[in-house]
Amino acid sequence: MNTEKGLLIVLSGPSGVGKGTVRKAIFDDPITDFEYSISMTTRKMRVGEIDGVDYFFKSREEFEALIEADEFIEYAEYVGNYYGTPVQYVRETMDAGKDVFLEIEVEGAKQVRRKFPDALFIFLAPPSLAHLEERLIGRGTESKDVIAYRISEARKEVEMMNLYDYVVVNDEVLEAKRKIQTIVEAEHLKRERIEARFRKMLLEAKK
Ligand SMILES: Nc1nc2c(ncn2[C@@H]2O[C@H](COP(=O)(O)OP(=O)(O)O)[C@@H](O)[C@H]2O)c(=O)[nH]1
Ligand SMILES: Nc1ncnc2c1ncn2[C@@H]1O[C@H](COP(=O)(O)OP(=O)(O)O)[C@@H](O)[C@H]1O
Repeated sequence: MNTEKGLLIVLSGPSGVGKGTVRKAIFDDPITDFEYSISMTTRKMRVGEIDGVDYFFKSREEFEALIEADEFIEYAEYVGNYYGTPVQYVRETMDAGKDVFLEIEVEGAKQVRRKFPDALFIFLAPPSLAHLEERLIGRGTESKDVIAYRISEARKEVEMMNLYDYVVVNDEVLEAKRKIQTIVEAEHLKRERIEARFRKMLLEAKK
């Protein structure tokens, strides 16, 4: 275990659960000192989104060339569009000792689990599926068909909750934010304790 390297934090959960909202609350809080990894996507830019801030927006051809070049830690096709985490920023930031935060859907999170077994996996769950549908309708960014598809995907995704280290229910945004911050803090303390114990044992073994 190397506590000098930053921690990789993965926040996942069904679409519409509030990942983006909670992530924004986390990064709006000045006490947060982890870095957000901006994803790439082939989805169309929504009103108010900025290229290079919300996502790096790419064509399918560009995205597929980057897959070929092994430039992603993980990627997934979700509701007809690609989404992926560029590898370089994550590696450089973790190597510099800073924590990196990913907000990704569950298929991508599974791939990260395989590549970074040491990462911290947090599942954001809705208080209920009815809440989830309400939030997707309320956001008003998708058609009825897309919402129905996302709800059917969410049913399957919620079953994957037990593969995560923690489940945080997104009832109140600020409460969910606070819980995630506490989990990350606790994880650092745990890793430092394990490393200290390991060092002590090494010293003893040398005697
Ligand atoms: N696998 C993966 N999923 C991502 C990535 N970036 C965003 N997503 C997820 O893709 C899904 C769709 O995102 P988006 O189109 O922005 O819609 P919204 O999250 O429902 O507002 C969400 O579940 C995001 O968390 C990524 O880099 N990799
Ligand atoms: N705790 C919450 N209570 C009520 N509404 C919420 C909460 N968190 C998010 N929302 C709303 O739910 C909708 C979906 O949230 P969003 O962050 O876009 O989800 P995701 O990124 O997981 O797809 C948005 O309209 C958002 O304002």
